[in-house]
Order: sequence, then structure tokens, then C-alpha cells
Amino acid sequence: MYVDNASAPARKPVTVPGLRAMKAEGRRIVMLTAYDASFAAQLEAAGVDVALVGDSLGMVVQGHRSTLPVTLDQMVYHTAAVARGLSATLLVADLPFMADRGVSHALEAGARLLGEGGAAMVKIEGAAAHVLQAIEALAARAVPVCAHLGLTPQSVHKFGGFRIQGRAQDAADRVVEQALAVQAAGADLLVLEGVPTALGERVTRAVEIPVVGIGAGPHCDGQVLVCYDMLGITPGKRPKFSKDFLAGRGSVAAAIAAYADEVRSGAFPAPEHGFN
Ligand SMILES: Nc1nc(=O)c2c([nH]1)NC[C@@H]1CN(c3ccc(C(=O)N[C@@H](CCC(=O)O)C(=O)O)cc3)CN21
Ligand SMILES: CC(C)C(=O)C(=O)O
Ligand SMILES: [Mg+2]
Repeated sequence: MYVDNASAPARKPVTVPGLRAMKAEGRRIVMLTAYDASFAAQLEAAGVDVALVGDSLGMVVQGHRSTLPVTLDQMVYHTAAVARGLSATLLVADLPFMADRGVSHALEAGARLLGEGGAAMVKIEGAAAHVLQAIEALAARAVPVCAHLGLTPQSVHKFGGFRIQGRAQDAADRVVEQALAVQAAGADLLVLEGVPTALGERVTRAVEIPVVGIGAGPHCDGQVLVCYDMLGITPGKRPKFSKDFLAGRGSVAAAIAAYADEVRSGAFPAPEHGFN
């Protein structure tokens, strides 16, 4: 089969408890988005730890200006496609905008993304009361949850654009409180996006769960990027925190391998990819 990965060298499956062990042992977590089976197989072959079916697909695949138009059906469709390209890589899928409008909706989304989609974990933005309730309800039913704080793209209209969050002291303190709250609600992983480097470090030290940063500086327990950004094929302006790993290299495989190496060594992100 085209996406069959059975001939690749065996790799121990990445698990939810395994991610916590990586934080404890100081091994950085390498995460990338994927939206289809062919990209998933590239991540798998490069030994990427975590694949994220991000609702960023609404922008980079569908061409929308935000992630808000993405539906649960579309997330399930892309998640199932990515799952077919993976074997050892842990699969995380975003809950789309408003999938958390009630606990029952969040549970339905979790059931579909894990059951039909084959994800091992769902990601949910924010730390509002209803989000904490959704995290608790999912965790109680053994659905692992990745929280997402800082620049949460589904809040683009509230933020007035994709703006760096937590710059003021009180805003930074609030992000730390939110991180503790999502951990207490039962989150197993935290994506921290678009915050100053110092806040990335503070949050990473404040919680026991692993923190995967994107535009959050080099002190997080891991890093995530949108796959098209790290290949330099995103149309228009790419976020400052991303880097073109295909530049000067001959293949997508080499670019993903270089990204994984640079995340694990700490070479990426460099100071110019961060905010202060
Ligand atoms: N291609 C792509 N890459 C992403 O990382 C990404 C998406 N799409 N879509 C969903 C969200 C939106 N994201 C974005 C998009 C733009 C910026 C951006 O342009 N930020 C400014 C900083 C603005 C400020 O200083 O407040 C930058 O210069 O990077 C940040 C995050 C992150 N996610
Ligand atoms: C940018 C990452 C963290 C994400 O949520 C997405 O790709 O949708
Ligand atoms: Mg997302």
C-alpha cells in the first residue's frame, strides 16, 4: 500500500505517559502538523513524536483567513487520513471552533476524533469555565486532552488579529494561572502559542505536564510548527516564529529530519524566532 510504513525501522510507540517521561528526562518533544496520509508518513519516517491535525487546515489547506470555518466532520476526515500514515507517532486532533459549546458537544467531538478519526488525544483552546468542564469530562472518559493557551487562534476576533499574548505582567500571570487550571482539570499536554520567551519558560516550570511551544521561546519541553511553514510553502507572510527548514536542503524528508534534530538539540527556536 502507498502509505504502508511496515518496512520502516521499528520505533517504540509514543504514548501519553511517555510524553510526561520525556519532560522528566529533559528529552524535547518534536511535534508537527499533518493533514493527509502522505505527510503523516513523512513525519513517521522522520521519527517525529507527535502529529497534530490542526484546525490550521482551514487556513493552509482550505484557504480561509482564520480557523473558524473548520467543521468537526472535516477534522474527523483529515484525522482519519493522517492516522493511516502513522504507526508509532502519537496523533492529536484539534477540536474545531465551538465544539466545546457544551460538555455533550465536546464529548461527541472527542468520541468521533478518537473513534472514527483514530486520534489518541484531542486539543482544546483556552481555560474558560466551560473549557475546564470539557477537559474534566473528556479526561473522566479516558480521552487524553492537550490544552492550548496564549495566542489561541479561535479567539482571533476577540484579540483583533493573531497577536502575541501575555506581554503585560497581569496578562502573563493570567496565562500561568490558566496553565495550572487546565492541568488541574486533567490536561495531559499543553500547547503554548505566541507568548514572550520569559513567559514560555515560566509556564514550562510551573506545570508538571509537558509544554510544547510555538512562538513561545526555547525553554518549552517541545516545539510544534505548521508543516507548510517549515517547508517554506505557506503563501504570503509566514509567522515570525517559524523557519524554512527546506531551504538549502534537497527533500521534504531532510527538512523534517533537520527540524527534529534542531528541536532535540535546542538549536530551534533561535532568539530571532521568539518575542520579548
Ligand atoms: N500557516 C500557519 N501557521 C501558523 O502557525 C498558524 C496558522 N497558519 N493558522 C492558525 C494559527 C494562526 N497563527 C498565527 C498566524 C499569524 C501570526 C503572526 O503573524 N504573528 C505576528 C506577531 C504579531 C504580534 O507581534 O503581536 C508575527 O510577526 O509573527 C501568529 C500566529 C498560528 N497558526
Ligand atoms: C498551530 C497549532 C498549535 C494548531 O493549533 C494548529 O495547527 O491548528
Ligand atoms: Mg489549532
